[in-house]
Amino acid sequence: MTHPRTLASPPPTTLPIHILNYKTPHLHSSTLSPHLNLRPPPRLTYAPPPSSSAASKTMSTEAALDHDTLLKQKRILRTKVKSDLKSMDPAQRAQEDIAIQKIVLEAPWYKSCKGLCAYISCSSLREVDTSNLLSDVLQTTNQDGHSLMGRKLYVPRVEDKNRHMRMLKISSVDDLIANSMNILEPNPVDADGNEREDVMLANDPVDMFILPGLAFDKSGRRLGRGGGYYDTLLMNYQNLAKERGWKQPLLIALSYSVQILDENVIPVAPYDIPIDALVSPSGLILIRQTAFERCQ
Ligand SMILES: Nc1nc2c(c(=O)[nH]1)N(C=O)[C@@H](CNc1ccc(C(=O)N[C@@H](CCC(=O)O)C(=O)O)cc1)CN2
Ligand SMILES: Nc1ncnc2c1ncn2[C@@H]1O[C@H](COP(=O)(O)OP(=O)(O)OP(=O)(O)O)[C@@H](O)[C@H]1O
Repeated sequence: MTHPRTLASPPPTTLPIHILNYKTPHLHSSTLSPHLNLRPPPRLTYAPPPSSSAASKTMSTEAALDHDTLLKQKRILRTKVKSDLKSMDPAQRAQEDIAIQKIVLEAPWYKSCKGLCAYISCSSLREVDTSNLLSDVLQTTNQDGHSLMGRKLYVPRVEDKNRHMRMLKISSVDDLIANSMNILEPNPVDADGNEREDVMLANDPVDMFILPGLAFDKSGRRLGRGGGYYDTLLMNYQNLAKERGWKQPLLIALSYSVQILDENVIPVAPYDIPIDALVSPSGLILIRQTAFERCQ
């Protein structure tokens, strides 16, 4: 079911929800995209490496070559999507930023959420803007001046280049400072010298992750920026939730229209964590069962 509408029109108040059949992501892509000058990736047969640096030492030569091929395919696709994002009309981008955030802000699954992890968008990376969402989560009083129950917000902090990222709790955008990549991040300690809460050490679960990415498809595939930070953190958080008997967090990505690619174009490895739903300027796209159950 699709609900086409022009981007010039304001986002609808009744949000369109695209219902799709969830398909288990495959380990390889076998179709040629008409849009991309990419060769179909070969069948990949490797197991996930225990760590990227250890990959070539622990995998067979054939598996290591397959893994290298997959990483190369991802790099080619990233270059293509970055170029498409660069060519995007700024007015269109601004409109899509507003539409995407409005969809989230008005959604019951967002309004009822008590804790979430979200990215701090970086305009030079041409990521979907999250500033309105962050202001909303961090606001402590409503329009009538009544105090609101604080929702816990955790944001990323890269700890090292070995896929180690933490999600730390912030209570204000003033808690953020630009890192070497020019992305705003929290310091590990707050202004009072107290350690910020790490989502992995919190007593309560988060309801959702709002995810960035370079490209997505409607079967749940997500192409990140190549650091392996999110796949690693999501895997660890999913394991933690399982151990504690918590509901798994909803994994929701935000995407400009040009970032949604045909199915099977995005190469995926066994360690790539699929998303549950996708918010594009034209609506919420439900992908996995958990999103059908919690977002309708
Ligand atoms: N806003 C935001 N914060 C985030 C992420 C993200 O994707 N977006 N991350 C998600 O992991 C982590 C940081 N990872 C990053 C990985 C690469 C680049 C980056 O600037 N990449 C350049 C290419 C650099 C190169 O090829 O040498 C680029 O994408 O153009 C930035 C952040 C944590 N914080
Ligand atoms: N769970 C994991 N276990 C082992 N290695 C991993 C894992 N996740 C990612 N990696 C490694 O991290 C590197 C980057 O992976 P990849 O290109 O898939 O990142 P990405 O999905 O774009 O990044 P992100 O997860 O931050 O969005 C690769 O060398 C990959 O093998």
